[in-house]
Order: sequence, then C-alpha cells, then structure tokens
Amino acid sequence: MHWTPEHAQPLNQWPEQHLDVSSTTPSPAHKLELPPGSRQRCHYAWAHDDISALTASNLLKRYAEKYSGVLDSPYERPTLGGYGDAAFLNGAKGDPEPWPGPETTYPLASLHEGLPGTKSSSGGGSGGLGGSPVLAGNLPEPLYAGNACGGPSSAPEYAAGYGGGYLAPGYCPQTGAALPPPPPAALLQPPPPPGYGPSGPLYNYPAGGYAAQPGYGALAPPPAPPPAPYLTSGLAAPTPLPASAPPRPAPASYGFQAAAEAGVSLKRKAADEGAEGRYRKYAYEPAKAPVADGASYPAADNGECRGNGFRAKPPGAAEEASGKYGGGVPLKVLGSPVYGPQLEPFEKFPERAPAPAPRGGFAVPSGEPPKGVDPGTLELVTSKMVDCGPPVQWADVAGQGALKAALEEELVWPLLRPPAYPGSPCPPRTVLLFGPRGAGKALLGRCLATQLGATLLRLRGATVAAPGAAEGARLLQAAFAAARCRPPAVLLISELDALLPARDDGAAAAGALQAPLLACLDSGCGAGSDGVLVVGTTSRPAALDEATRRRFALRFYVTLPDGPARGQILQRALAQQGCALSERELAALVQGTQGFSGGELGQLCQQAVAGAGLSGLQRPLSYKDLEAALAKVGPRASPKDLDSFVEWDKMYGFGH
Ligand SMILES: Nc1ncnc2c1ncn2[C@@H]1O[C@H](COP(=O)(O)OP(=O)(O)OP(=O)(O)O)[C@@H](O)[C@H]1O
Ligand SMILES: [Mg+2]
Repeated sequence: MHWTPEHAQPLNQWPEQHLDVSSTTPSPAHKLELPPGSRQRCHYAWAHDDISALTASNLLKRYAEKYSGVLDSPYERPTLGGYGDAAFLNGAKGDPEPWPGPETTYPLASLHEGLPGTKSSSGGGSGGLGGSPVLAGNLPEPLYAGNACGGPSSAPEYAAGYGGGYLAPGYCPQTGAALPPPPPAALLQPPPPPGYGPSGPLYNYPAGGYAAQPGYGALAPPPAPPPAPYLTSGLAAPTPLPASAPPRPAPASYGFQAAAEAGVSLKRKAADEGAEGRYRKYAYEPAKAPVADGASYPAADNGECRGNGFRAKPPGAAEEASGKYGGGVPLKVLGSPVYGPQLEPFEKFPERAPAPAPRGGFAVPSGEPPKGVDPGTLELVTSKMVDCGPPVQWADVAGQGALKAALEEELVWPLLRPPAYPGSPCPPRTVLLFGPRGAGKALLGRCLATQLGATLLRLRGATVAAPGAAEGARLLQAAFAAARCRPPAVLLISELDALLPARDDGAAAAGALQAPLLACLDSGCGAGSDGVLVVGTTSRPAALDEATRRRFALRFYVTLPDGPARGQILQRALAQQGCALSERELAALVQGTQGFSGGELGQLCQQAVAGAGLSGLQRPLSYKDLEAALAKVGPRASPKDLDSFVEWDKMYGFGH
C-alpha cells in the first residue's frame, strides 16, 4: 500500500471509517433485534465487534503521534491483521468470562523496537502472529526461548549455538557473546564407559593414517581424531602414534570379502535353481543295500523304512534310534535338502544293506515270496518290470509347476511323514494321472518313485491285456505281489484304460481284467500294503468306470506343456543332438509347436535328425531341418480332446 490522499484525514476518524468496513459482525443496532435466547451465543460476536473498534481506536489514538513519522514516509504499513489476532486469541470461544474492557493489557510493541539497530524490547510485546517480517524480529520470548535474539536459554532443548544461524543478522544483531554461557560440556555428554575413552589404545590413530591395504588400493586416510574442544571435559585427547612407531600390520584379506563372494555364489545358485529349486529338496537314493542272505526278494531295506513304508532319509544320513518305527518315537520328518540333480543311474539289482532285525513286523517286508503267486511269474515280473532308468527329479519335468507342487504336498509329503498317531488315517496310496498322450504322465510317475526313494515297477495295460484274461490276471497279481515284496515301491500302470472294458472297440478280454485289477487295488493298497504306491495313467479317463475311478484316491490332470516348458523340452532334446538354436529360432519353434506334447516334441526332433541324415551330409541339425520335420509331425490331441480332459477334471479331478 502506498500513500494516498485519504491518509491526510485526521487519524481519529480513520478507525471508524476503516473498521466499519472490515467488520462482519452485527452492529449494536442489530444486536437489539436478536431474540434473547440467542444473545448468549452472540455475546462474543458483539464483544468482538466492540472491542475491535474500541481497542483499535484507543491504541491508534495513543500511538498516532508515534506512528505519524512512519505514516508520512513511503513505508508500507503492516496490515491490521498483524496486530489484532494475537489479542483476539485470548477471547477464545466458550470462555464464559465477559470480554475484557477496552483497556486491554496487551500493549502493542513499537514498530521501531523491531527494526534493526534499535534496542531490544524486554517488555512483553504483542506478538503479531503472521505479521510482517519486521515484527517477527520482535517475537515474544516464551515462544522462541533460547534463540539467538536474546531470549533466555533456559529451555534445555535449545542448546547454545542453536538458532542463531537461522536468523538473518539484520534482525538480530546480538551475537553469541550476548548469549548466556553454554552449560558445561560434561553435562551435555555423559562420560564414556571404561575402555571406550578416546585416550584408550583403540583411538590411537596413526598420524599419517593407515597404510594402503593390499588389494584395496590406496584408501582414503581415516578422519583425523576429533579436535579437543569436542572431547568431553576430563578426557585426554587421543595420543597420536609416534612417527617411528611400526605401522599397524595390514590384514591379509578381509573376511567379508570371502563371505561376500560366497554369498554371491549362493545367490547365484539360488537364482540358477529358479522356480524349480524347491523341487530338489528330497534326496534321491539310488543305491539299494544288498540282502545278506541273498534272498531273491529282499524285504526291508534297513531302518530307514518309515511307518508308512517310504523312507525319507537322504543317503548318508546317520542311522537313527531303532525304536523310531515301532516304539512310537516320532521321526525327524525329512532329511536335509540336497541341491542339484543326482544323476547316478539306477542299478538293476542294487545292492542292499543287511536286513535289520525284525521290529514287530511293522512295515518290514517278510522277504519271502508271497503265497499264492507263482514264483516263476514273480521272477519274470520282477526282472521285466523293475524300471532301472535314471532317477527323475522334479526339475527334470518341464513346466507342470502346480501339478508338481500338488503331488509333492498331497502325496509325497504324507507318504514320507510318519503317522501322526497309531491308527491315524493312511496317506493316499493310489493316484491317477490322466491327460493327452505323451504329456509326461509316466515321467511324473518315475519322478514320484525317485522322490519317495522307491523301487519303480512298470506295467503297461496293453501288455498285460495282450496274452488274454487269465494270463493278464496272473501278471497283475504278480506285479502287485512284487511291489509288496520290495517296499517302498511305486507300481506304475500306464494305459490303465486298456485293462477296462472299452466303450468303442468292445475288447472283451480287456474287460475281463477289471475285476482282478480292482481286487489287486484293494489288496495291494489296503491296510496291509505299506510301502506301495500305485500310479495309474491314462489318456482316456472317460473309459474308467466309477468303481475303478474311486479306487484312485487322487486324480490329477497332466496338461500339455506350455510355451516355456516346450522351450525347455526342445532345448534339452536338441542339445542331445548337438544342436543349439538361436533365441529367435527357438521362439519360432516354440510358437510353431503349440499343442504338442512332450512326447511329440521328442518325435519332432527325431524326425529332424532323420531328415538331416537323409540328406547324406554330416552336418549339425539346423532350424531348417526342424521346420521340415514340423510338416510331418503334428499334435495328436485335438481341441475337442483337450476340452474333454478339462471337463473330466472338473468332474472327477482334484485340480491343482
Ligand atoms: N514335461 C515334460 N518334461 C520333459 N519331458 C517330457 C515332459 N512331458 C513329456 N516328456 C517326454 O515325453 C516323452 C513321453 O512322456 P511320457 O511317456 O511320460 O508320456 P505319457 O503321458 O506317459 O504318454 P502315454 O499316454 O503315451 O503313456 C518322454 O520321453 C518324456 O521324457
Ligand atoms: Mg506313458
């Protein structure tokens, strides 16, 4: 605001003219019109109005002369808001006391007292809240105690030296010299515990800093010891080492370096393991200990056999107390995890440790051939059916993450866990894997056997059914008996539907095998069949009647591999052929093999190899060969077939 002619009016008229305009509260005339009930509520509004006018009038009259010099000058006057609010704050709403009279006890401080170079006012001034910056330099003391503007330093949180630097020197000419002396340093900082004093040997820094550490280059010297004024009183300054003192021997290497490298490698390993890493937890136990008495069908392996017939201990684990099976002593659930695939091949008749002494017959096979089974057939079945292929880890099965997790949690863990209490419900002993041909059902069955450390016996439904009903029934019985003789065992019956009455081709012989199958499932997986897991696989789940279906406690859909899984299967298969595709070629191949099963992807690679061999040139497999093979090998499962799997899964499957 600048000077205008209206300022030439007498100052005693000035407040009426200006305050009337700014007042928003009722005038005394209005107040009479109000109903009596509302008077109390409006009391402060009227008081506010009266006091504002009277106080301002008196104050302005009182200080008119003082201000005249200022008003005459081209100085921008502070707004009234800079004065009034602090005074009005005292009349807080709800205060039952009548508003104080015009003789307010809040005198305004002179503007001149707040200007630089004037003497500081020690009296209480009206602290203009939100006022002009000039007034800010004249803040009341209680609000800014201890600042560099001369306030008392009694407030302990504002130690000496605080605040002064934040205020422009123009507002506060006083320097630190005007401040009260700071409290003794000993009060500000407690003495350190014994042994931690800066004069102790730990703080004897060499004067020139440490010598450069080998392998780390020239390190910046450590900061010099703090200067004496920072030290607590009574403590000696650190004693610099004499220049002739031998330098501190540099450590050969820091421990954390090796630890960091180890950490990095561990991290890398974990990253390499990737999502599949969690499926490498259980140790595969390829070597079976020999039987001392040389029995053809050694029964027990050793004390590792669990109450449920499956061992959970990794190879090399120390033998536990013998009372853990029959004595009710709970076992440690699982052995320590073993990371990384173990690629030892199966041995046909792996060696076994001497059979342990019988422990009450609980889950310990007798070692004798089962009664009622022809020993010759049993021998035949054992020699033909025992799968001696390499162990299959979870990571060897591409994709199928959810299914693998479900199998592990619902089948492997319960089988490996000891029974919670005698007579507790048995874990599932039968599982049906259904899905398109070549989707990896048999692969998963082998993987289950590996995870359980079990002997794998494989039986093909078509093979069993081929010789006829009678012979097929005998084979079935012998297979189950062989599995019972070699616990823990996984009996994998693929093409299960071949044993059941077919709907469309009407094979009567196969239908005749249903009853023996059901009988075997009941006896083989009943209460007396600890240590046998039956895995049935089928690509025609709809062919299973209800009786057969119910015999399988778990039923899981093995889907076709998705894109990433196809990529993995292809890469693995092509690597065996010495072929490495570029990323783009592999992506194109993955794209072009949509709907292929794992088995069909293998066929594709074989077809490509065959095509390349036909050309008569000794050259590595290329993308062109695979493209040519794609014209000959295609997916067998139609979208309709896939839909029927999904439907069956919805109705009878367990989902995952
Ligand atoms: N997810 C997979 N990861 C790696 N290999 C796979 C996968 N699925 C299938 N394969 C490979 O495909 C081939 C066929 O697999 P498998 O025999 O397990 O299929 P299947 O479902 O049992 O077929 P079928 O119904 O004809 O018996 C095997 O060589 C197997 O290694
Ligand atoms: Mg199969």
